[in-house]
Amino acid sequence: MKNKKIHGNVRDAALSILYAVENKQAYSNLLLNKTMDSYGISAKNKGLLTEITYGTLQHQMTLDYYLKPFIKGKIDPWVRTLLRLSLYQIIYLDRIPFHAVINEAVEIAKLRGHAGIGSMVNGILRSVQREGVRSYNEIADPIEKISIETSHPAWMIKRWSEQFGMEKTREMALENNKAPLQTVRVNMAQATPEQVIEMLESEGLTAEPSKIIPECLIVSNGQPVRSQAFEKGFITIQDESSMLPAYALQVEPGMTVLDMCAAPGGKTTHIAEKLKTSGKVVAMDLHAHKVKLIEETAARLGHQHIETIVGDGRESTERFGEAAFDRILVDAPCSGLGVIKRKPDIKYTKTPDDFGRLQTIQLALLDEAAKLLKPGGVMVYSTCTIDNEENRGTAEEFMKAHPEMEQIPSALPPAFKSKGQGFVQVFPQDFGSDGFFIASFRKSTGKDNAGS
Ligand SMILES: C[S@@+](CC[C@H](N)C(=O)[O-])C[C@H]1O[C@@H](n2cnc3c(N)ncnc32)[C@H](O)[C@@H]1O
Repeated sequence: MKNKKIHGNVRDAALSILYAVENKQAYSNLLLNKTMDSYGISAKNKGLLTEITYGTLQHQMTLDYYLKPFIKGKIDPWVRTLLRLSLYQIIYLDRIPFHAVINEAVEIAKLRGHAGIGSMVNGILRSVQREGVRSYNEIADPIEKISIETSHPAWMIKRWSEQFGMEKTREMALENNKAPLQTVRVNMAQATPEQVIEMLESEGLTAEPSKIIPECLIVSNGQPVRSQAFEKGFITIQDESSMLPAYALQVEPGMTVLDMCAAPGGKTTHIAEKLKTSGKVVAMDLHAHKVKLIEETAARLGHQHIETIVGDGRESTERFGEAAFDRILVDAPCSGLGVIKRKPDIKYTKTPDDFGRLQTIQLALLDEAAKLLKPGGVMVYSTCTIDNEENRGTAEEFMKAHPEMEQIPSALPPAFKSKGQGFVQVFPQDFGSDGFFIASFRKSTGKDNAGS
């Protein structure tokens, strides 16, 4: 692909993002804003660029299935990407006329390649226009069919259907292709949800209270990150599921809390809000540049009770000594299959080998946390993934190795309580929030069985 970008052009900008993502040069969510600036995309077209980029990624395998009968021989990967994003607009965005999509694609193909590629793109898209695309209902194998229908790799659909059943898997995969909800957490130390709703609405945004978490608002019609409420430290952008661990920890003022995998600090700052005016949360992360993000957010929100540390959670007893914390959160690095809605690239980059590797890291972090926890203290293990080996499997392995740790029901807001007392697995289709897992444990005081 020639390095000839078309300034201000939404489709060319989408092509350059998708091409970089495919070549593993960057993640789509990080690249999108950068590309909007470097291409000078107008405010009015930013939404369209986001829609085409994410939509094409979300439906990539379905689009390839549709395109396959029309592509004869080998084509350059960037031309395939251009065809995908063109077909995405034709199939999923009914407001863009066929001929406009084809004309744009041909112009880009000529400029980025040459006239021959332009006429090939023209030929393929015109054939699609004439003949229509085949249906995935033709696929006999049920796993393969859901895989193509929802554009998730077959191994992932197979794995989920073995763990959760076919129906739940299809529901989840369809949900993953929807736009994520925008939610914010109100900094209750600074404002009430009602005050924040008023502030956001005065700037033209729409906000409504969540039905599950009192400090959570669901926002639409704008970007809360650009609002006055954000600038003044009254809100944090956070998914609703990610607000659960601070509840499960049962934090009380005056406690000393360790957030072992803390960056960028969404849960650290929530814990700090629950500490109110006394106590401390130690926010640790392996990467210095990420710890900076925690510090920036803590400063914006005006939190005084956060201490940040760059370090490896797996080696932290030496630093703090045993039994140093009342509460510990291990919001572990994970495979992220619960956040596919926000990061569709995850579908194509993860492999089945990732789960075992991540379990090893997670167990090492949990082992260390068990040493650091005071007797009677509570620790929470959470991930934003959907996989039984990684979530439940890790929690069970941990319990086997730690008879001093008792699994306890997670202390979640009432709407969650009805969902059972054991491990908590939130599916993306449950509340429209991220897929998430929580397990809570209490450390024995050594006196628990006294007298028996
Ligand atoms: C799921 S993210 C944490 C999100 C964070 N709790 C929040 O709510 O904003 C996992 C974090 O673990 C960090 N991490 C990975 N390995 C680690 C280790 N051995 N010790 C400490 N942090 C680690 C990563 O850098 C990453 O920031």
